[in-house]
Amino acid sequence: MVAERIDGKAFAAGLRGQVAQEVARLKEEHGLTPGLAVVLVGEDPASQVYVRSKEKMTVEVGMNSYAHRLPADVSQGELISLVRTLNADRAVNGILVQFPLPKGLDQQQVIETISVVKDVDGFHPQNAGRLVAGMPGLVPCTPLGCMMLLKDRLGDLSGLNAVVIGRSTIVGKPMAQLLTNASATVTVAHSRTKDLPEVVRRADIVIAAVGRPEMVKGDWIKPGATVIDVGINRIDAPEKGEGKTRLVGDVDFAGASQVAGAITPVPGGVGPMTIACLLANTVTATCKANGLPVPAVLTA
Ligand SMILES: NC(=O)C1=CN([C@@H]2O[C@H](COP(=O)(O)OP(=O)(O)OC[C@H]3O[C@@H](n4cnc5c(N)ncnc54)[C@H](OP(=O)(O)O)[C@@H]3O)[C@@H](O)[C@H]2O)C=CC1
Ligand SMILES: Nc1nc(=O)c2c([nH]1)NC[C@@H]1CN(c3ccc(C(=O)N[C@@H](CCC(=O)O)C(=O)O)cc3)C=[N+]21
Repeated sequence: MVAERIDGKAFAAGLRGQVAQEVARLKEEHGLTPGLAVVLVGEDPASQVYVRSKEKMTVEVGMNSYAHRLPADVSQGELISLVRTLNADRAVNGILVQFPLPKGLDQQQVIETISVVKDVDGFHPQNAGRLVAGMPGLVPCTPLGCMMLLKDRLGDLSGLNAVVIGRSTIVGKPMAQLLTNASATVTVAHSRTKDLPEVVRRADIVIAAVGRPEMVKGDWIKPGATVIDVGINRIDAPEKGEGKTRLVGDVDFAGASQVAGAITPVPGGVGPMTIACLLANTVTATCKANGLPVPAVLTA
């Protein structure tokens, strides 16, 4: 069997189109233009690329983008005070502080300072709690994007066996929660899991969010399973020339493609969905802030 390639890049472009329609509607009917503030601390090259890409797409869908670049040696106090200023700014509906922060800065305090209703990353403990409690809130972008891809392919997920590899607060745990809320039977695996290949073999849905290049092998995959590869790993690619690198996921794509029913590639899979969902969450936050219903196409 050769797996269907799930085209996250194309799906994300479609979602951005729907976001653009909602933005146009908010403008026409309510005179509102959603605004997203992105804060980048320091000069990590990968983060700079992501942040530029976010800003460009924010403007493309018709929203306002507010960029704040701070030096790596900014104090915790100055960073927190910028977040408070953005919390109070009526033009700002969503706030994203790019992670990881340079050493010495407290990420958790930043997360807890961001206003719950502007927390478009969905990292605030109150949004995490809302997800667990089944209450409406802002859902982390990467798991939200994975969920949209899964529902598009599989429809109803109830009763399916799902394995989430990874238990981070930003990907693994919220992913497992969304799958549980959709009535899948969910196993969360991590670095202490015994016999991971055997656990993965039971899964109709595999979500790999580990950060280890091509760790999940083809012979771990149940024939016909749907595989969502969240991993973004830059590895050396001497075949492309000296000093060159390439991106790979947490799944051995070539091997898994022989067995799976469908699989997301890296790049072009989950990554573009994360950014599209960030824009969707900014529209969601704008609707909520103004007492308007949240369009169903922006949720999972
Ligand atoms: N596509 C996108 O938009 C995004 C991609 N990413 C990528 O997703 C990946 C995961 O990110 P993130 O969740 O932040 O990573 P973390 O490092 O926070 O979490 C990694 C998880 O993987 C588990 N793990 C580590 N080694 C193993 C192993 N050998 N077997 C089983 N489990 C293991 C860890 O277990 P334990 O808890 O026991 O330590 C941990 O729970 C990274 O590649 C990251 O770059 C992240 C965010 C967005
Ligand atoms: N506060 C915060 N929120 C985040 O959501 C957040 C963050 N910090 N820090 C870093 C991670 C990572 N992340 C990605 C987003 C898009 C791609 C993406 O678009 N990837 C492209 C490839 C990009 C390339 O070529 O380098 C793809 O997979 O096709 C990847 C990774 C968001 N993150």
